[in-house]
Amino acid sequence: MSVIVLAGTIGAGKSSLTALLANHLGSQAFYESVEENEVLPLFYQDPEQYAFLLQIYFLNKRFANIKKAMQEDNNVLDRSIYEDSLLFHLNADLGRANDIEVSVYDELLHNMMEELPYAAYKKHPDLLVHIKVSFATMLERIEKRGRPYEQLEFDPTLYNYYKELNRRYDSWFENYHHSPKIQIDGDQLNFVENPQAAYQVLAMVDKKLAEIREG
Ligand SMILES: Nc1ncnc2c1ncn2[C@@H]1O[C@H](COP(=O)(O)OP(=O)(O)O)[C@@H](O)[C@H]1O
Ligand SMILES: Nc1nc2c(ncn2[C@H]2C[C@H](O)[C@@H](COP(=O)(O)O)O2)c(=O)[nH]1
Repeated sequence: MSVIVLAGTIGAGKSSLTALLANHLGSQAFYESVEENEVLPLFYQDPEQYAFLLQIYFLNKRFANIKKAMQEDNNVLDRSIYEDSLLFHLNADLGRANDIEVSVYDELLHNMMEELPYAAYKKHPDLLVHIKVSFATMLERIEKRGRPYEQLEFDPTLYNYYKELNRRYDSWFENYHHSPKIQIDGDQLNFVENPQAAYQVLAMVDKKLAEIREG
């Protein structure tokens, strides 16, 4: 049973590549809970008040998705559970969660990971595909997608939040060792509008999956 997970900062192209990859592999795509997420707009309005609640919301949804995705081969998950932790710790460092909330979250995450139904032989994805984008591309894509509460006009302090998040992703990816991993250059490869770029990205993933299967 193989599970592939997409990673990358906000607007990197995870949802777009999740769709492309699941279609290519003939498997199911599992998306983040965004449109129906009633906490997300509240978080962007008042991060101090809602950072912890949003984190618990995402943890719950992410865990449910992981359990479903693990039931069939080659399913694709839009963002890893490890990145939620990265996002939460950034928010905590910005004073939006206190030490008790951080330790409750960290322990809950650990306990939930232990309880994954297939945890006896597999606790982690089979492949992590990280889409790396520059800060400029990140801002462009967030604007292009146009979720109102994510726009810099909505809250100019988001500029520094996004900049720091994008910076932290580099060391996060370097230090990620839970599974095999590959990195896609999301600045150069326009896999959304350019079929050749899409073909190139899918070929990279196929090659890595074949290597993993050969052991
Ligand atoms: N490689 C790419 N080249 C050009 N546009 C892209 C690329 N990846 C994503 N986009 C566009 O950027 C926006 C954000 O993409 P999305 O897949 O929603 O990102 P994420 O799920 O990582 O937040 C969308 O408008 C999408 O069409
Ligand atoms: N504070 C947190 N925000 C999170 C987390 N997971 C996702 N998100 C936010 C970031 C975006 O505004 C939105 C969807 O993310 P995309 O990268 O798919 O655009 O949700 C989290 O764990 N904590």
